[in-house]
Amino acid sequence: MSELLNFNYPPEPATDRVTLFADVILPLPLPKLYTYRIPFEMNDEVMVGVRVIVQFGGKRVLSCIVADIHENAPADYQAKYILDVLDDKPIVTAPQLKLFKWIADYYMCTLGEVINAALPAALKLSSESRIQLHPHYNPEEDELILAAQEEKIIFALQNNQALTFTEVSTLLQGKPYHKYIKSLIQKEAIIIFEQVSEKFSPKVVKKVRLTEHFVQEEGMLEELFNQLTPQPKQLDVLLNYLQLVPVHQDIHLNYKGIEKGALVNNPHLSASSINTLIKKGVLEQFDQVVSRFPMDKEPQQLPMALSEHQLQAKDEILGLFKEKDTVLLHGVTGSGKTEVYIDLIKHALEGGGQVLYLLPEIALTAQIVTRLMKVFGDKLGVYHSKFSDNERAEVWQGILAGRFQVVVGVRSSVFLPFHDLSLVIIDEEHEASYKQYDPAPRYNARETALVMANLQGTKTLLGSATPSIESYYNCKTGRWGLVSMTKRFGQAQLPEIELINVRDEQHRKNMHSHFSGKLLGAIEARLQRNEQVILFQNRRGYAPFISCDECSWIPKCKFCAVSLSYHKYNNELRCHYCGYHERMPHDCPACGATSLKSMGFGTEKVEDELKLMLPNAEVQRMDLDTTKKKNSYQQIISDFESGRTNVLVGTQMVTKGLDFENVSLVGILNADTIINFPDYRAHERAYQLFVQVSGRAGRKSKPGAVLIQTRDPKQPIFTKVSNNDYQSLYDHEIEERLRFGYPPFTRMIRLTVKHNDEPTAENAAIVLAKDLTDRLGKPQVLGPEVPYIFKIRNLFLQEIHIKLPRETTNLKAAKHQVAQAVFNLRLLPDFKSVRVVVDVDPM
Ligand SMILES: Nc1ncnc2c1ncn2[C@@H]1O[C@H](COP(=O)(O)OP(=O)(O)OP(=O)(O)O)[C@@H](O)[C@H]1O
Ligand SMILES: [Zn+2]
Repeated sequence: MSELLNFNYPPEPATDRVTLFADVILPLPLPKLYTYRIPFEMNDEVMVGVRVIVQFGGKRVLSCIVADIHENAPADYQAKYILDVLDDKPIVTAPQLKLFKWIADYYMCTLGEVINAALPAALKLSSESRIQLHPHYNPEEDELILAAQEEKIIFALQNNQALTFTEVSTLLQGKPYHKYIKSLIQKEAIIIFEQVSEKFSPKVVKKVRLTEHFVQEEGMLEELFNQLTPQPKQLDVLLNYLQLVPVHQDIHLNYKGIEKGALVNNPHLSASSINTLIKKGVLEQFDQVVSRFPMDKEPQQLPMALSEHQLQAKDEILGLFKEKDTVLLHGVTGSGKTEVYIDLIKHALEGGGQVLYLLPEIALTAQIVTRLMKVFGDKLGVYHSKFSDNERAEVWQGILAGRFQVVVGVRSSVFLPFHDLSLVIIDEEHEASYKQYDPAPRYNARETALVMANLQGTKTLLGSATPSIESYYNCKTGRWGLVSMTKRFGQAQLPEIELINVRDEQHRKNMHSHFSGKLLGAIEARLQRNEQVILFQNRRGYAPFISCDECSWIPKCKFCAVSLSYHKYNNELRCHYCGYHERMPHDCPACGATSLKSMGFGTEKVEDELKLMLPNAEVQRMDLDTTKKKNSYQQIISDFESGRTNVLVGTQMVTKGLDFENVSLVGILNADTIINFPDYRAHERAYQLFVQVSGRAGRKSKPGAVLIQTRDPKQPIFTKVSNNDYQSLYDHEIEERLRFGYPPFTRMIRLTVKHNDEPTAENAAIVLAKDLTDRLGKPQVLGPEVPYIFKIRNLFLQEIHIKLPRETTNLKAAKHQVAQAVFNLRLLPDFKSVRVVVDVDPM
């Protein structure tokens, strides 16, 4: 692309033209926007939302987004010129810019961080440092004293226009090269520049067609046949082409040609004859840019006819939309919420505009996309992180161009360039995975989507079988509308839930490793009836830790305060926080005994043991470790759908939204770790998880059963789960939240102070907490506290929680105080290198 050597841009200003400035968002965590001057001849090209290239700092060249255009020169610095404009139309829309600003303000991060997260990598530009000869330096004439290595570089530059640093390194056979580059710059023999290159590459296919005159001119084709008769292999190619592209029926067909691969991959044709025909000019080869997504895909079927309950729910939703912007659909698992969404999407599209359908997890997209694709064909776009950069850029561009009208996506699809939304659907709205933990922006896609809908004046429908306490509260207070579906679709019933007391079973010697006899028997019975089973365990890997039987040694991560998990398939110990891994030792490094034992169990062990206990069952596992490849989710799900596998073992990935008609048993192997989690949301989470995973059983004609293994069956949560009693969960939780001052009655901000020196982290946290208390008042600030996992990636952690009463706090002012306190902390000499992570509405 453009090589930008001349940074001293200013063309002489023509007096009668307006001097314009552009505020740009650089893809860097900078607190402010930077202002650049627009060269006159670019006045018409620079628009809000286009990408421009600017020089930033020393010699860095970056692409950035224009956020504003005005006539005010910056007061405290001389504005540099914009170097180039990359787009002829905005790639970021005006409503998007508004939303990005809201995200930056609300989640207390910079616009640069938002842009960085928002733009698919393929729409960002990369710049790579290169060197070239100084324009005023002539190696033939100017006499400079150069070291041998410097001469080598200059010689290479005389033959090549420019060299990357990597190339210089190769040239000097890997020796350190920076000092030579520095010295050559000082001697004014070379300059550094940045080459900016665009990464998005359209997908191109090689095609062939008959050269025009064989088709256009009378008799040419017959003559060609005669000519080729002595070369039967070439004649075969021609005949094959004509079979695929019957130009004798319609000469216009030739123009489109066919993919070259269609001929080359035909085993009956000779590849060299194809190439000979191209060389002779009989066939013509050309490139065509194609979409990475199927085009011309007509909808295959009409949406399903809604049942009476579904129709009623739909009418209620549309009725409530007349008064309210937001409605929550609370429908039990399997009540057919998805079909209601599909109907509403159709309805929304008829009025024009775009629809966003948010899902919390990629695992869920596979099934939903299939369902939606049938109804909406190629109007449907899909957006998630298992897509390549180029595919994501294509979805982005496709939305701008109006090609995709319905987009199904996970969290990051709230960043897409919608400009004409007519409906937003947030499925499984209670899911914590809508929240991004790291890095900034630490946003919640549910809240962000609600704000987006609001900015575009459109309606939002949230749906869940187990709504979040906050959302249900919004309905109770009348802010949102509420619609309920209490029955499963058709004849299906909610499953029977039974608790298994693991303590008792152990007593009776009725536990086979981690399986109770009852659970094993139930699985076997299902397999005999050719039905399917889902088993849920909340940990991946083989075992959460190992321990020496003799000396009780437990291997820990070198960088984090956690034990290493054992993964059997590659015989590794692995940290689930930082990724550190090492080989599983043969004997105990502490005492030398050969008695290392795995403790606890994860999904890998469940899968392993089940295969031993039930050798005839086909068992598959779905967790982070088995879904790394692009299509692995789809593969696992379709294997299970088709009945190739009988048992699906998994982490929370198997718990939500999935729809398998043949599953009649769900087993929860260890309910206790989920309930006893130290967090004010633990109860709510446990309820949601148990009800959701149970909800996978008995969704169609087969009655479903759920077996929950626990050491403490008296926990009140189990009664609520068994009775599907959301109301009593809500009543209990909302009272606790009110009593202890948790959301929705307060808003929370969590500050995590990080440093590699433990006392420094502790002292910084004390100083910060004191300053925050002075600014916000004592009851608002909790901590500092050492979190449960006190060290991650070699950084010691301290947490401060801020609780801001929802009704009385001026949120903006409070956040400003928090930002000031963090800023001031870093000014103190002792705490310069302390990191403070601010998380608004932590989950
Ligand atoms: N109108 C309909 N006609 C035929 N089948 C339907 C209809 N509505 C729903 N179903 C079927 O009922 C099953 C459950 O529906 P769906 O998956 O939409 O439930 P859901 O409410 O989204 O459940 P969950 O909360 O568990 O995700 C699906 O297999 C679906 O195909
Ligand atoms: Zn670690």
